[in-house]
Amino acid sequence: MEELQKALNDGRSLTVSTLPDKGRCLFTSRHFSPGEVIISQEPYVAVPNKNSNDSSSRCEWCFSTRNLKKCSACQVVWYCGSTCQKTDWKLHRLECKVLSKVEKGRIKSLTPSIRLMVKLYLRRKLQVEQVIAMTSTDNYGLVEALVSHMSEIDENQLVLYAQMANLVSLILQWPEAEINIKDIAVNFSKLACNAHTICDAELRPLATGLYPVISLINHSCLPNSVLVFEGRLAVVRAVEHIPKGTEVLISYIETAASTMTRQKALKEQYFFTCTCPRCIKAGQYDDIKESAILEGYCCKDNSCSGFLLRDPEKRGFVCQECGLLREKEEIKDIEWEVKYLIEKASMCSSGNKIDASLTYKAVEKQQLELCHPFSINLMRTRETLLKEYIRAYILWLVCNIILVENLNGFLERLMKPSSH
Ligand SMILES: C[S@@+](CC[C@H](N)C(=O)[O-])C[C@H]1O[C@@H](n2cnc3c(N)ncnc32)[C@H](O)[C@@H]1O
Repeated sequence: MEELQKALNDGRSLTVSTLPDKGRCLFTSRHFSPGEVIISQEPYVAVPNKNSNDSSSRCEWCFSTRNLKKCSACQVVWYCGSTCQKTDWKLHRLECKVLSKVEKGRIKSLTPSIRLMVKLYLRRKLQVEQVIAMTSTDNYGLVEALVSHMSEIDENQLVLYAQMANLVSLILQWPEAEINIKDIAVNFSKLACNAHTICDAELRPLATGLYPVISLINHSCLPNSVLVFEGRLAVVRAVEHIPKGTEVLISYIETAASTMTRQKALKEQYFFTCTCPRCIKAGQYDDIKESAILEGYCCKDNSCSGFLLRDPEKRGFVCQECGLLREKEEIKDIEWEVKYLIEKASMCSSGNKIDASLTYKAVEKQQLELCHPFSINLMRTRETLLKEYIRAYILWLVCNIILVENLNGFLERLMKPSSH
């Protein structure tokens, strides 16, 4: 830790400290201007995501979906070209050997979490054997120091981690002296509260990575910094003027949510109760109003922009501006309709794009009747709709270009003087 302290202080003007209620944290040792990079780090390990909405494979190194070729030996990992393959070779050479031995029927169990854990142990091995260089900001000791919250995890989750740890051990086939199930299970628990989702510029999730130095940064719902990704590189930038001697804080969660929603998410995944300046206002008028706008309903009167609070007589919700009541049955009916339409739209998304757009438009219509005009759910629907429209427009544009090119070719042939 001393070496890390020195590296952060010399190179990055940061200090590692420990706070009684938060554990380890990063403090600035100079002023940072808005937009300035505070710290950046390459992942200790990273693995591309695979989820139901995004079934396409990704390059193991840069996470691109283009020009992919499967590793012919392991048949698991993809690369977009020889540059990425070569850069990843030291680690993949070892990974390839273990993945090649996985039975065909078991390949499906190689989820990103399992693969990330396998890579974590393989990279540790390569650093111990000095095949990959070890530095003060890139070593397994930093992974060992991460918080795990093992004592707070419920039994079902522990059983799941134990099963996953067994699978990792089975894949690696290392002697017990080198690896034990309990340590792997603890590492799964560490990944849950320390790993980061690597996103592209449009915040689409691409991969999961472990950045042990970035993981020193604590959370605030009113952060002074933001974590973004430039490819694999995690970059923390100041979002405001940060004076010397201030704790660097990022948000772990979506901040556009009510205090209750934020607190629930933080407790479930990170096991703490946030006491940031936004959270300590819980229960005060401003906080109640903000929550009712972000996640609540709109007034029955279209011309009124008031926010609604629960009626003390439990008949429904009352507008705080004009006093109109919206009965709970009416709200429930629209909520059911919205839920049904969202499920239908997400099913259409992978198939008929026009149906998906039309269904999202119907969701927006219902939400406009139900939600406050600044509601998060309404904004999300509009964002999805916008993406669908842009996709449809690009498709239309490409079709027209092809049409015009064909037409030009046809006209050229028509105008050419005949050789006879
Ligand atoms: C990614 S780690 C951050 C570094 C951590 N403090 C450490 O000692 O390694 C996330 C964990 O830090 C703690 N933490 C982060 N932000 C916090 C906050 N605002 N208040 C209390 N604990 C916090 C929680 O235990 C959380 O699970």
